[in-house]
Amino acid sequence: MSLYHETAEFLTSSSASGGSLKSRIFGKKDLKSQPAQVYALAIESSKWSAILKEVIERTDLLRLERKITPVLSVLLVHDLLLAKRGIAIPATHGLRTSVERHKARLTAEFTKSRIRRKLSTVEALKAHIEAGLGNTTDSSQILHPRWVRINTLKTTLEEQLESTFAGLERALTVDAVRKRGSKHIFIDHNIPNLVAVSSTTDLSKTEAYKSGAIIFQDKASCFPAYLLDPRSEDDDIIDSCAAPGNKTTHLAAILQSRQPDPNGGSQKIHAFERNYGRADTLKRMVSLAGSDRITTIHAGEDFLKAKPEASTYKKVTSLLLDPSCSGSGIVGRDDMPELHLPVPKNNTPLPKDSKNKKQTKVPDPTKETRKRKREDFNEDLDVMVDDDGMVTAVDTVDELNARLTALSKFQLELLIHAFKFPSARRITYSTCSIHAQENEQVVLQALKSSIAKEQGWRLLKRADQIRGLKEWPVRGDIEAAEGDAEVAEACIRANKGDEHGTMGFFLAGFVRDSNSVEDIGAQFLRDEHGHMVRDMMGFPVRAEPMGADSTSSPMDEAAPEAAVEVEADEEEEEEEWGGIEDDQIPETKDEAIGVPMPTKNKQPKVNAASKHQHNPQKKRADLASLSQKKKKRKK
Ligand SMILES: C[S@@+](CC[C@H](N)C(=O)[O-])C[C@H]1O[C@@H](n2cnc3c(N)ncnc32)[C@H](O)[C@@H]1O
Repeated sequence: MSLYHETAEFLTSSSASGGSLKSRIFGKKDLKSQPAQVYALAIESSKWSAILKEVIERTDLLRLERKITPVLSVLLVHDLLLAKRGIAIPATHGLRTSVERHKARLTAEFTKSRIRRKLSTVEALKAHIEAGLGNTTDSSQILHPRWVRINTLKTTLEEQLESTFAGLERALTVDAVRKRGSKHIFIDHNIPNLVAVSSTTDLSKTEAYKSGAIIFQDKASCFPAYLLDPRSEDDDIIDSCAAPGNKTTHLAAILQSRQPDPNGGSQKIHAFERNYGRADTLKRMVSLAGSDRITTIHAGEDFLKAKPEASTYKKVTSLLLDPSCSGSGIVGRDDMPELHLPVPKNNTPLPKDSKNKKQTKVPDPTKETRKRKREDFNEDLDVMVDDDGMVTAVDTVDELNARLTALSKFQLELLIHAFKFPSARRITYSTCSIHAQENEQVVLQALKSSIAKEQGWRLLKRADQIRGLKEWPVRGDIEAAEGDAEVAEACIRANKGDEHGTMGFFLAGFVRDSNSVEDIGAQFLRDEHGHMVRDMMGFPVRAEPMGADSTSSPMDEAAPEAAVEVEADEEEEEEEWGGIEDDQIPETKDEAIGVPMPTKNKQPKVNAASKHQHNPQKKRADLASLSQKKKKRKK
């Protein structure tokens, strides 16, 4: 019996409570069942869940057998109809008998489901499921894309296109990957090193996924680290609410990509996670992604208790705030299989021939306790599952408002606390909520706070945002921004279910007037990636001050032209040396958004496994050595 209950528990608990489904199952120490058995049951039942939902609903099983929860019904009916040995509990066990007594009707409905799909045999139905076509009767249904971030701490986009994604055809729009069974890959235009494939493409068994070279992360969830735009000349960063760690590791990857020396840089990311269980997940994620060196994990520490004036944080120049929120923008748990749960027909009387007359009264689930376990909720209910996995029944607008008020109070407190860090110059605030109360309203209140005014914090305007996000078309809600068009423009939104294929998300950036702290970074020239332009010696090139007639590097010997000269030189020499990849010498718009520029063969199709395994760290070292070579040659 524990097999079914334990599997149900994993399928119904939040992924935020411990990483991917697989890692949560295999990482659980006190599991009574075999982890492999639990994992297989969870995955297989989920694959079949749309069909099982139909079968269970049509047989009215949940109303007839009240002991069985929706998720348990999917697992038990799966094994009854599809497992070689049937339900894996003793024949006399109550759960087994309550399903088996409906075997004839369940089998008949299962056959009807197959026929509705115009499949002549069970084998044909199995093949249909394996092709990822099972969870719908409508094969044209638009799916949420599977967004995959290429973790540049471990690999490159080019390397992944040639290995993990070899054989997928390059798509020009995200639409192409939203079809079941699509064999396309879309390279994102806004976020570098982000791709999308069909959610029916199983990447979880790939080496790249297992080794942390690719990370499943919704496009919108990649916005904050990219907007924060950490640079090598900046100092430390705080990620205030870090687990499971997607944004922490994204920050680390951006930071590392901007270090001139792959092993250099003393910058740190302070990753706070107040929940110990989630902090463990964060540790695993940070280690898998290869960002341990850069990240200091503050496990079990509340960011609100961190003292801004403490010497540990005196070098903190940027903060990423991604606090707990209502989670109303979440499309589906990213690492979870798609699970369709049957809904009991609450209000229909039992059939006259029912043998279970005592069980006819199904309690109104909305009258049950306010907080319930995930497996208890039913799709007819209004429940709010926040992104920490907490489920709250919200039957009325007042209840929803009360929950949102509590969340927004905490979110504002967090933002105000972040404003107090003495060296901070940049802050991002994000939620995966669609509610203005947690988004634009928090931003407006934060801007009105006395600390924001005293410390000179203002919104990062759209015009000043990094290119991919400046170009992102979905902006804040003008009404929610109290009619202030500039505030609405500065805010970034992503809508669940629109043509961009993202989750619902909100993001705003705050910057502090540079006269309030010394803005060293602003004194230097940058390219369109935000990378500092360096001279031949590797020193940053100073930006030309307004009205000044000359520029100088810290060594007073290289003007911006020198940097241009180096780039031109490197291009000439590329063929001869052959060791630099495009991503080290970004020159074109396409490269800036992570599109590899095939130099010889511009095939849209991604194929041919790489002969040459790229090592981004080696490439950076190679680049440094090339600069040295050039320098010597010039002398
Ligand atoms: C929305 S999740 C963060 C997701 C994460 N940024 C990511 O992208 O993977 C919010 C997390 O912040 C943690 N948290 C909430 N309040 C906190 C606080 N005051 N200090 C530290 N962690 C906090 C929660 O436990 C939860 O794990």
